[in-house]
Amino acid sequence: MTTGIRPPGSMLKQPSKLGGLRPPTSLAALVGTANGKRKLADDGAETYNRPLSAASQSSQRSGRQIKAPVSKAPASDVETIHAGRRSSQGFKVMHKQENRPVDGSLPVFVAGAKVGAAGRVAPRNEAKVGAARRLPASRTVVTKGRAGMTNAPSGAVKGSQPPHASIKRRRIDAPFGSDDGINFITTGGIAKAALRASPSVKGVSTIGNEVMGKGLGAGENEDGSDSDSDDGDNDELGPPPVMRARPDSDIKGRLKDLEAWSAYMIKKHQTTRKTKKLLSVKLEHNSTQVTQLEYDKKILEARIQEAEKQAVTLQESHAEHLRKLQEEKKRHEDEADELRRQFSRQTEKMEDDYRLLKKASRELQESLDAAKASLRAKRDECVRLEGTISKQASDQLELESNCRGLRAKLEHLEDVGNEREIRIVELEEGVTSRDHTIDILESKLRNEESMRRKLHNTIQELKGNIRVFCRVRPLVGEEKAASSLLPLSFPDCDDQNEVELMQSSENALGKSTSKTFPFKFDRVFTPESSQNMVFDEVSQLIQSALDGYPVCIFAYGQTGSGKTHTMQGPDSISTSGMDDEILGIIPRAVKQIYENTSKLAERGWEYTLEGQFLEIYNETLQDLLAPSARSTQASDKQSKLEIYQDSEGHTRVKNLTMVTVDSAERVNWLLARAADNRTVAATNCNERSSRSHSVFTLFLRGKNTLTGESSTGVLNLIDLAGSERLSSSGSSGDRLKETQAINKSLACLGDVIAALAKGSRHIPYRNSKLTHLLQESLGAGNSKTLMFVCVNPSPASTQESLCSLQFATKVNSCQIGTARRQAA
Ligand SMILES: Nc1ncnc2c1ncn2[C@@H]1O[C@H](COP(=O)(O)OP(=O)(O)OP(=O)(O)O)[C@@H](O)[C@H]1O
Repeated sequence: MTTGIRPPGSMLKQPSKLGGLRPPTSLAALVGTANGKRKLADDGAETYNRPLSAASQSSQRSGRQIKAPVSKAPASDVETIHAGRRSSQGFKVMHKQENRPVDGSLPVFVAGAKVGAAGRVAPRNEAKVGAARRLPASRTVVTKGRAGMTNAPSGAVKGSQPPHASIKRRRIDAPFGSDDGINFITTGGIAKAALRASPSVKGVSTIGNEVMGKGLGAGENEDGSDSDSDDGDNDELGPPPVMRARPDSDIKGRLKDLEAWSAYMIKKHQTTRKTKKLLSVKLEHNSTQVTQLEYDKKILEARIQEAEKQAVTLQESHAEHLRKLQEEKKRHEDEADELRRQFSRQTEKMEDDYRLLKKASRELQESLDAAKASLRAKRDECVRLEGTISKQASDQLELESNCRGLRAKLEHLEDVGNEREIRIVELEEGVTSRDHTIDILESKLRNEESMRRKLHNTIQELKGNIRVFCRVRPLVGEEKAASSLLPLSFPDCDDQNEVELMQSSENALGKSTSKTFPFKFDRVFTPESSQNMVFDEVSQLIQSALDGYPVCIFAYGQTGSGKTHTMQGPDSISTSGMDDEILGIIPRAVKQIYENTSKLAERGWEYTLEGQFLEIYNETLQDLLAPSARSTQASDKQSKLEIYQDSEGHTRVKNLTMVTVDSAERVNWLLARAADNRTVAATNCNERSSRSHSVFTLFLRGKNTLTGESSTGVLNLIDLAGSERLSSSGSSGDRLKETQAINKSLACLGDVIAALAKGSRHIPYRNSKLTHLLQESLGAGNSKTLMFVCVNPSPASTQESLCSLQFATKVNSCQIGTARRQAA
């Protein structure tokens, strides 16, 4: 009573007001904070005389002050008391948190407790002193669970234990005069009730709305004033002294009254001063609480912001999920459509299948019927076959005996086979030996090929390096009718190398005389001689060109004597589609060369053929293979054609078109182009072909990959211009000029051959373009030359034929030295 605080017993003055021990059904109910959600407990240990935070809240509303005696609890006194049944099972503390001090100076320990359904006790009691580091160094006892546990003061709450309660109790001095010196701070009206049930407990303070608000007992005013306390004060003050009406004379009595009144007022004044002090403390506490609340507010605002952010994130996530859901929905719809379509397709298919199956079933049934019939037939057949089998069994026995015989034969044959295998091995060895022999023979063949070349060349040399063939063409066209008696005759001899020309003339007396001129050449071809026969004699020279010798074949004779026919073939030089029988020397030579190069390839020879074609007209060179003689460019180029000797001493023509001749067809193309170019020239100059020399040159370069030999042969095939005598031609003007040029070049040819025959030191090659060009082919001892002297058999040409034959005889008398093979 000295503290002015109503003794704990006064809080329990109306226990019936609590309405029994109502168990809280939630943590909020149990905690009883200002907002009804948090349970606050002031450790209150350091300065125990300060008001408890929750109690302050409560008292703020109720205007009631909780006055605790000043006491310091030692730090070591902190302990946990498990409330609950005596079996020590209590209520599980679900959460605890450290809170800011509500009174601004003391840390507050907040403990929570949870229970299940009303009246149901959690299986395990647990209490922890959270944030103990912030607890003051005082002895604090935190109790959880039901009040009236073993540590509670004796007699407390026995028989009326609340299902749960949190109680802090402190060992204090005993200003309250408690039995055990422990002051209990309870949360929740239940504890309060429990304590009320234990009248020996003193110094109880209750915290929480439910207790402090709803659980206020009678005499606790809503404005916080404690009518009980006032009553207690009034009890201490006692009733005001009664001022009795006294007579003025009763001075003593009146003085006594005044003294009593004065004592009463003094006492009241002291009480008022104490009340004022408590209010100051409360004010201080409230300001601290406001700070705490602002702090809480900031935290809450931060949480709200965080929550808003989370809300935004959640909205975005929600939108994303919504979009995905829509996509998923669409996909599912599509899938559903597709499934529907598939279903309908499958349904149709199944219907079709069903129809087919039905049909098949019918067919199967029919087949089954047929099979049954067949089976019956087969059964009959089986019966028949069984008879056959029994017969065949006997046959089998016979066959087996035959088989044994055959086996014996087979064994015999195997023996024969083995012998043959041995023979095969022997034969294979023989083949290997023969392969070896073949290699040797091929080597020999190659050697013999070289030998053949030498021998061939020797034969050609023996035949003469310059030879003359005479070819008399048949009468053609009108000649046949006009001529009855031919001036030419061919003596019957085996060598077929003689021809006689009979020239008839009248003497001065008018008497007809005839003179016969016999001529002998290397070979004479009669009008009946075919192109084949001619080429047979020429082909050996073509082989010499392939063997690497310079060969020159030219046709000499008057115009129309058959030079072109001999060299190329019929009038048209184009040989495409031409009968092979009438082909001349040039296409046949090329063909033979290709055939022989193919054969020689087996012996390691590889050949490259290149050709050129030119004409010499009025001592001017013309390229017959130029792209087109019609073009000005071609003409310009032809004007630059010049004969020169290259570094190896070979005679070449500058700017002359050189064409690779890689097939016989290419030669045909080449001859056709030359004919075309020649025809163009003929439009400008009548009978151009007769008035110019055409020279086809084929270069044959060979290399033997096996022996390393190489060769370079040159084949010149020349169709000379007509050799009419100037006197007989009766030419004048351009024609005279042409004739003079032709005669000059032919005369030069004769001079060269004569000089070669004589063995002159100077050979006049450069006297004409023709001899200059053929220098290599007419070289002393380095060429094989063949001249065809072509003769027109008509009597009108007798004189020209005689001149031609006489010229050819001169050539034939020449003996050019031994030809040398050109080896690269
Ligand atoms: N051996 C032959 N058999 C059949 N006809 C031939 C024979 N030789 C030449 N002729 C024919 O004689 C005619 C003249 O022949 P070719 O044109 O070859 O003479 P040429 O000497 O070349 O004349 P040119 O000097 O004018 O060129 C041609 O119609 C040709 O077909």
